[in-house]
Amino acid sequence: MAKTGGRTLYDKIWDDHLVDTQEDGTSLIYIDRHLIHEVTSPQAFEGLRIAGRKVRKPENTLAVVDHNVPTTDRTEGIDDPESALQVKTLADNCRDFGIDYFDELDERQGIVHIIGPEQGFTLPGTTIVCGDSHTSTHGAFGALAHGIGTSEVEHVLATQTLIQSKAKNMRVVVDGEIPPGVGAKDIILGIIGEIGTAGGTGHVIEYSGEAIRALSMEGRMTVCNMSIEAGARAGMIAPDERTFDYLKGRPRAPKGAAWEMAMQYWETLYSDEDAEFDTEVRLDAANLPPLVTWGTSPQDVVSVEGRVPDPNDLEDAGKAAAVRRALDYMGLTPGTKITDIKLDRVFIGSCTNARIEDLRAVAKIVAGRHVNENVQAMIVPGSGLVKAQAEAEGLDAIFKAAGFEWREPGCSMCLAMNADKLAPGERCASTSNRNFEGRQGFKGRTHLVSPTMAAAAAIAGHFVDVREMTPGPQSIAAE
Ligand SMILES: CC(C)[C@H](C(=O)O)[C@@H](O)C(=O)O
Ligand code: SF4
Repeated sequence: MAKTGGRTLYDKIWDDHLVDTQEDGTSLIYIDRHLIHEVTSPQAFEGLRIAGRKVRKPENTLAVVDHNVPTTDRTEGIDDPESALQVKTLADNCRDFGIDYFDELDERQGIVHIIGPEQGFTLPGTTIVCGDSHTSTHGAFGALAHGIGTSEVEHVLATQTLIQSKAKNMRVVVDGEIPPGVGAKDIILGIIGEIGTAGGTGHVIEYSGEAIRALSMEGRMTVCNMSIEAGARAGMIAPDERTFDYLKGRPRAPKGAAWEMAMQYWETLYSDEDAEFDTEVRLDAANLPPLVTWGTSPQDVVSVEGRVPDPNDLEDAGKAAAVRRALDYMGLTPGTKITDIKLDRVFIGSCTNARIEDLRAVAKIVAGRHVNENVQAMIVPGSGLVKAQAEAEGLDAIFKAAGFEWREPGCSMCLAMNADKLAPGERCASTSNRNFEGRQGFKGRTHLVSPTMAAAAAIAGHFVDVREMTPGPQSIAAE
């Protein structure tokens, strides 16, 4: 049942896509856009084949390879037989079922959550799903976007609908002016640090407030990306001029009269003044420092000025034991200053932070400087188009001169599903979104940070407060 009073952005998009609701609330919603990648789609296509079904609307699905692909030169093919098979399977499935597919040599290829917005496939007011938890990224455009499982991928392919129950509404208001050296990544880490990884459970989060409005589309994507780490089903931000400017002229965005019609609808996409949220949280961006995770959960955040926590300070025995275990895994001593933590690796990439704005910010810090001799650092652009743009701006030259590896697009070391991995015990400053045990490689140690914090750490060989770091001596070239 549609609400009679004020409605939230989530309520509006939900109502506009509702096909049917049962008495117990189980609903069928229409899905506008479906993204697929090589990891969660093979069994879905297999299911269709077995049942003798077709894809209901192939033009509403877009496929790309990202998780398995190597980030080294791919022009001669993929050496690893397992990756090669996974990639070939997706290519074959897309050919057989008539789905548009960006292969590993296509300039439009990249991480699924980066290419959707880039192509204008991601649009305000749409429902978007993908067999991938970070589908929440697309919510930055005022879309209702969430991850689904492989059997649901099959259901969406076959019917263009999804069975869902409506989630609760949560509003996260981020006010205040974002200080220099602090960015979207710190905002979302700050939120997760505050509400915890279960804080958003059962909810769709809408991010609002002055600081969110001030963010670029790239920054908004960073925030929405990690909604899933906050436990939420999805995260979203009401579209505004910035959203429309970003989308205008993109290959799959509406054109001409269709654009005008779309705009009329998009301008209605905001939470009404009198809309009620089940849960509300506030954060003041003005007081936010650059953040670093010290443990094995995204909620284990601490200011760069802080220290590794001491489990003995905790009264709750269960919590103390969890901290002890995390510190043991991370190889950290309680009380260590964050800026004294030395790094072996730096990874700048992933669907959280591998867009052009991220790379520009990194270039500013590293231009004319050099990666510390004890650190191996890599930069993996989120897509072929991001890579081309960075190269057109000369950023790759800055990175390479500074000693960074400059790779081909893909998920890379965000998760250990391809050749890019941490060795056991290695410590990494990473711009990705998950720091679970083994996430970046068996016994690998991950500290989640913003792109500029990662860049500064690569140069220094340990964490540094990026607010105290001047732009690189050659940063004019990066302007
Ligand atoms: C492989 C895929 C299913 C997975 C996800 O759903 O998120 C991956 O993208 C991740 O980030 O862990
Ligand atoms: S970059 Fe990381 S988080 Fe994003 S889709 Fe790939 S593996 Fe998942």
